[in-house]
Amino acid sequence: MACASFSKLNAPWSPPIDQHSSAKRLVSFSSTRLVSVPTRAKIVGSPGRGILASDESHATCGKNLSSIGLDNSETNRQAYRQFLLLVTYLHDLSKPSSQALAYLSSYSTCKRIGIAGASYLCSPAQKRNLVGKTFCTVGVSKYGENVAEYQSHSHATEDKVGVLLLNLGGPETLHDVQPFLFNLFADPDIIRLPRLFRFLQWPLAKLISVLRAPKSKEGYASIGGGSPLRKITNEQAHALKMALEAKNLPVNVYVGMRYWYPFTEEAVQQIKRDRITRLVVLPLYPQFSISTTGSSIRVLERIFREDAYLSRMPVSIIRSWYQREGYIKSMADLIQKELEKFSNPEEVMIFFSAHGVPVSYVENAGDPYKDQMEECIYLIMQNLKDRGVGNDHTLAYQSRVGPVQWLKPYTDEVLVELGQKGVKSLLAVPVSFVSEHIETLEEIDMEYRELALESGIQNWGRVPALNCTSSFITDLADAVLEVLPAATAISSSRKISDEDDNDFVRYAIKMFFGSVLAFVLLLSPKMILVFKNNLL
Ligand SMILES: C=CC1=C(C)c2cc3[nH]c(cc4nc(cc5[nH]c(cc1n2)c(C)c5CCC(=O)O)C(CCC(=O)O)=C4C)c(C)c3C=C
Ligand SMILES: [Fe+2]
Repeated sequence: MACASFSKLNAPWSPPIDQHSSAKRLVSFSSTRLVSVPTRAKIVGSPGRGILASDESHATCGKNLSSIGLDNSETNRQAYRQFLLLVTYLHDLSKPSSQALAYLSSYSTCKRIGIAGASYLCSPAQKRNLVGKTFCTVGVSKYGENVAEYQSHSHATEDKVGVLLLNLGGPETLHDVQPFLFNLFADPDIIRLPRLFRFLQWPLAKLISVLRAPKSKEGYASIGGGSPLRKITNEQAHALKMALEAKNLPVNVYVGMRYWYPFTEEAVQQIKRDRITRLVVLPLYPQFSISTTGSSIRVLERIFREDAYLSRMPVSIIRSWYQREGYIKSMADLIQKELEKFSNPEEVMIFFSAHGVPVSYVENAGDPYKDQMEECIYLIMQNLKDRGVGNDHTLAYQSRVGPVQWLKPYTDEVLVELGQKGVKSLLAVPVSFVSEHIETLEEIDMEYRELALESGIQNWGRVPALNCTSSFITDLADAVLEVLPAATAISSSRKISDEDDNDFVRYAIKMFFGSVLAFVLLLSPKMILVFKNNLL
């Protein structure tokens, strides 16, 4: 491998160029209201955890560097350590390096440097304290541990504030299923092809979506013929608007879905039409994954950079919020309430089931999803323990698709094992979603319940998704209030994406060769068998 120099990556990480007056020179950061100091201290002090990776050994640095294609040279190690100290979104101080790697891999790999730097990077004026809170020293408003109300500041009168909720989207009718699946599989953050094979993305998406559609349709048919995600997300948007207005902040709340209506692009056009002047982006995924929040943010960055009005708009992006006390408490409340429905609550196994991602996301691309999921479960269980609820618990991953390895253990396998081991009562907790959808209503409530009962588990319960639970919505409102003052423009004249298909000739060539290949693949009985075995 040619010697890659980390310094090549340094330029976009420099503190953002001041676009505005110094009073407005703010940088945004992820959700800042973290767990309490004692809880944080417990986490960083527990075995295998730590405060910063800036003191990582050469070997660990080398492993991390090589995962993003860089050599383990002294210069690269130094630059990497400096980088760890600079990136604001490393609010998970127990695993900073994996988050940094995710950041690097998903946004500024050697091939595609240049991100919404201004939105993610620290200015020299920022300092981080040891409980993982990033303070902005050039702010226009102050916010403490428990912000309850919007603090009026110099911008308040001119500002028209928007909140953009990001979600995945789901087919509303059975007719929508195949095109929805096409959109999903056409996303390079869902099927990550090597650059050389990117021209296959669309034909492959077509092939997989056609083959997968019958199975997906069955699932959607069993939950009433479509996904409830749009309706629930709209309700959450309305509830959030009310909660923010109650806290003295009038806002417009928008919903932008990644793979179905209302698409993110539509929401952004509406934001522009409404002349919003300050925006908070809030993905409805508590934990960050390249495949969910990462993918949606990538779309947003592209749209914003290409538009003069949007590229100047101050934006704050909340990249993950799984550690927020309000969210953790809301989850613990729901669990405690469901446990009480069992005749023997203390004997119930709490079974967290999270949506999986392919292992390569975590191991090669540095997706922080698994680390964040584990910390999230730890925090929920800590919260329950503090209330005297000390049940056994376990975490497994569901919803795998395709022939590659996904995060383990798999939900279906663990359920069978638990049944065989004699577990009699089990409470399933969907943990990566905040709304009911096909994976809770069909996969957990039908498939996994049946499997569990067949495996010897006698008492089955399931914690509902948070949906519009008021403590949860209030916490989201607080998250918005906290990051709002730090909004800053996603402005860059840089052409961001090497995947932009602006060039018609390139596009036509890609489509031609892609279609020929897809045709050949479709005619190959062996390929059909491989796909069928893994998708149907
Ligand atoms: C944290 C949440 C999610 C992660 C991570 C995620 C990754 C991921 N998903 C697929 C493939 C499919 N996902 C599908 C639907 C779907 N997935 C999520 C959430 C996460 N996905 C949601 C909220 C939904 C929508 C559900 C609805 O009600 O409509 C589907 C379609 C359903 C099906 O056929 O099973 C597929 C396929 C991959 C490949 C992936 C990571 C790479
Ligand atoms: Fe999914």
